[in-house]
Amino acid sequence: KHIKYPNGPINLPIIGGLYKITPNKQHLSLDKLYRQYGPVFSLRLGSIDTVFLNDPDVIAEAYHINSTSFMERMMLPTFVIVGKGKNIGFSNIEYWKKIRGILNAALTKSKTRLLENLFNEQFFKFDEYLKKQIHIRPILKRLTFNIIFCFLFGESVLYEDDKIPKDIIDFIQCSDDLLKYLSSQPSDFIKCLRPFTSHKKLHHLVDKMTSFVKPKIDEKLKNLDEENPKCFIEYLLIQIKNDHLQLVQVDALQYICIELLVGGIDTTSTTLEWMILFLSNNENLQEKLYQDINTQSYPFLTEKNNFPFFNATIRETLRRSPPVPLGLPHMCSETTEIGGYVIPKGSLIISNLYSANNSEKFYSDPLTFNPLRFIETPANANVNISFSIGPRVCPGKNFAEDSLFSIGTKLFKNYKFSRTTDQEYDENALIGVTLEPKPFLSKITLRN
Ligand code: HEM
Repeated sequence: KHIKYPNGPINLPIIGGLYKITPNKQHLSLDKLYRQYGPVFSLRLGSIDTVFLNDPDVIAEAYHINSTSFMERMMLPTFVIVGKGKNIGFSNIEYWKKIRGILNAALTKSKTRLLENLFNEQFFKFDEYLKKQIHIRPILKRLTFNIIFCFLFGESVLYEDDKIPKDIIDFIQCSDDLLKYLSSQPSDFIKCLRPFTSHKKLHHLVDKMTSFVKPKIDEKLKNLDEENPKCFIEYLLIQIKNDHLQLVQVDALQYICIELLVGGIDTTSTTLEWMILFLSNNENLQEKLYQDINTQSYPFLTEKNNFPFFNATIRETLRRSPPVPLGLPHMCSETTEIGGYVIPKGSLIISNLYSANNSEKFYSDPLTFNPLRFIETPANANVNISFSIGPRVCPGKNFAEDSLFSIGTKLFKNYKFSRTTDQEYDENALIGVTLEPKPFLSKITLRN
């Protein structure tokens, strides 16, 4: 059988096909190429042969059915600086399997009841402060920072500008800067630039962030009571210490803490921000949502399945604006056939989650925000690609979904969000830290 390498635009010397990709709108440039070249196309990013997977079924064929050939992370130079090969997102093979297993075991041991208390406690602190806001982005970031910080270390910080410690403000800023830095490094792809790129700023950011988390981990280690762990870091420390292979060392925890914070803050806060934007543009849907969740008490996590419209609204928000629109880069470790094309060993693989979620092939009228699609056509409910799929699926998926449910139900039960102008808010996204909306002001009215 004759199978061929995927088609794609012409590659130029040195930059390859990078000229086809507009900064801040990478997802739209790639969506255009998807429409031109189909679900599997190729483009050389600088010097690296890259294959883009754009439909949910080809992503599933690679990441799920052929997962052994596609589960490795492409280790770009900046990834090595951030993770030192010791964290989860930027490590491979045996080490990755072990640390991912340790993370999953520790996550399974964190009880839903305790998580619910954590989400509630954080929501009510945030709630006090929200009433005074019209710029919601910074406060949503503080909320999602606090949720993950409290989950990791069992402590949280205050919301008010004059009370929040400077090192926390700095950390949240470093987290933004780090993600922006990682998404804009030509030398990751154009190999001849590498000798001239020291990544001084990135080293500085990583040093600053580790010097924030390391003393906290050391303190947990010093006072560790193995019979009675009180926070996630203590669970992780116990798992690491009791692992007889000793593949993972305690010093890896500082890099893992950073990735859990960085990976969790903006993804979750932009999802809430998008939800506010879409529901401000669609007040009738916001009213329907309110009717769905306006029960006597706040909905509990164990009752999640009783709120189909709310769940559909979260799914639709993540579909329309997946926070990580191009996933994280994988590497093909064994030449494999996907979607009728041959993908050679060593290729960089990008899953274009944005196009997979916004294609007419899979969703009717895909650019319209319509949660009802997941209720009216249940077949759609099976394709949730925003957290990726296969062995590298986001390990924070359940945590993120639970926190979005717990926070979102309270937020929309207590408040009505309206536009401050007659004009609809712009639903087109930019790639900033994540796939984020252009900043907007929100009118927040207390419901009862
Ligand atoms: C709405 C929220 C979130 C979305 C949409 C999201 C999405 C993603 C995506 C698309 C990936 C790439 C998977 C791949 O390589 O194929 C990923 C990886 C990852 N995410 Fe999330 N994420 C979210 C929240 C979180 C949270 C809350 C945490 C941690 C507390 C987290 C931690 C991670 C980590 C550690 C990885 C790397 C996994 C690995 O390489 O094995 N994420 N996420």
